[in-house]
Amino acid sequence: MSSTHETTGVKTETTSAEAGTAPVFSVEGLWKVFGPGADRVPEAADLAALEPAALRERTGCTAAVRDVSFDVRRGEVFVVMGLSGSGKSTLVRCLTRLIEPTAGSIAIDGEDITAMDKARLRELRRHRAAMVFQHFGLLPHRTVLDNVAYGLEIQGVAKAERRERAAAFVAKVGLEGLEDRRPGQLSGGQQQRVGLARALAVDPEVLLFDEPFSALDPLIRRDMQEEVVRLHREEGRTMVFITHDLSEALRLGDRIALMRDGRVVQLGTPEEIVGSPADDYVRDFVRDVPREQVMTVRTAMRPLRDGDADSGPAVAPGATVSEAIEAVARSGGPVRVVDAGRCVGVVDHEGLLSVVAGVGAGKAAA
Ligand SMILES: Nc1ncnc2c1ncn2[C@@H]1O[C@H](COP(=O)(O)OP(=O)(O)OP(=O)(O)O)[C@@H](O)[C@H]1O
Repeated sequence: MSSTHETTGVKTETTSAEAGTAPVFSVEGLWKVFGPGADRVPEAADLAALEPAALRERTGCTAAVRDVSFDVRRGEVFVVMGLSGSGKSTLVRCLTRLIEPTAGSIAIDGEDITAMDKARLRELRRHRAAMVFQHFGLLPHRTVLDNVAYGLEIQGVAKAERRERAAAFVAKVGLEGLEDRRPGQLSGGQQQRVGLARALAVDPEVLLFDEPFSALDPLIRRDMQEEVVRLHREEGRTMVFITHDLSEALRLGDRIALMRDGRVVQLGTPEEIVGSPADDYVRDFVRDVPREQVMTVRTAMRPLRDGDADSGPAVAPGATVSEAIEAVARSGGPVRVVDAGRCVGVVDHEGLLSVVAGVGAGKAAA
């Protein structure tokens, strides 16, 4: 455990996206409508406003993605979360036009994706935005090493170089020694690692994950989540991650887009979604989340007052409430909040309890 003068909880600071850089993906007014005469739905205000069941009844169409706008920032893990059928897969497939959007604009690094020709799209999917699927799509007759090298082979990288690069990524995902096995001789978790190594080997600007871990058992799933967090920390690669699992979203996401019936009902950090749900639907969704593990000291702290200690134990603003509870319990009194060597506030029993109880969260920091 840390000494009393050490600042705890700096880890959350390192995963946040770089501020101020241009977004990787920019999505504006995106629609995907399936069914007859789909094109007319986004254009006709009366149809666009219909709820899913009414739209289906009137037109036979399903609006899987309805007027969605967001940016994916460079270096962030952007999670798309929602229940089954909410439109997650359709939305993410539209990003590289694996599914053709019905309306709206999508750009990568400012380049209009809707205007790309076939060759440019192929290049986008191979080099810039690689997808890791739930069913890993491994080639059964190839070895682990050759599966990982496959993406490089498609890119036309020479054999010796691609084997060397593939071996490095096999090691990176913890599969050293298994290079010569075939997918059938691996567990589900190991196969998923091969899929991950294959996507990483082509060094894409963005990794898109479509529910990659939902077929894995809970312990292996947890392992893979940690693997993603580790890779993200090491490489800072931009990731878009689809999941229907709230705890997975909270664990991985820098920001989460929560979808319902094709719309994004809230887009925010895990702390914003849990601490300030946008509506009753979101509130209900996050009701059972252990708040102390998601909310941070930033929400729980109060300003400095006369008489507060100017030395002693400290926590970082990004430390979880759970970490701060431990620090306050150990010290027996309020603990300073220190950011870059400067004391920015204090956390005490009252502020921490308010956040855990879900009353007055945010007020304490005002
Ligand atoms: N090709 C298609 N034709 C018609 N409707 C479709 C098609 N693909 C998806 N849909 C519908 O669009 C909606 C969104 O589907 P989508 O697969 O994007 O949801 P999801 O959130 O990814 O669900 P899941 O978690 O079950 O994969 C659903 O109502 C689905 O039935």
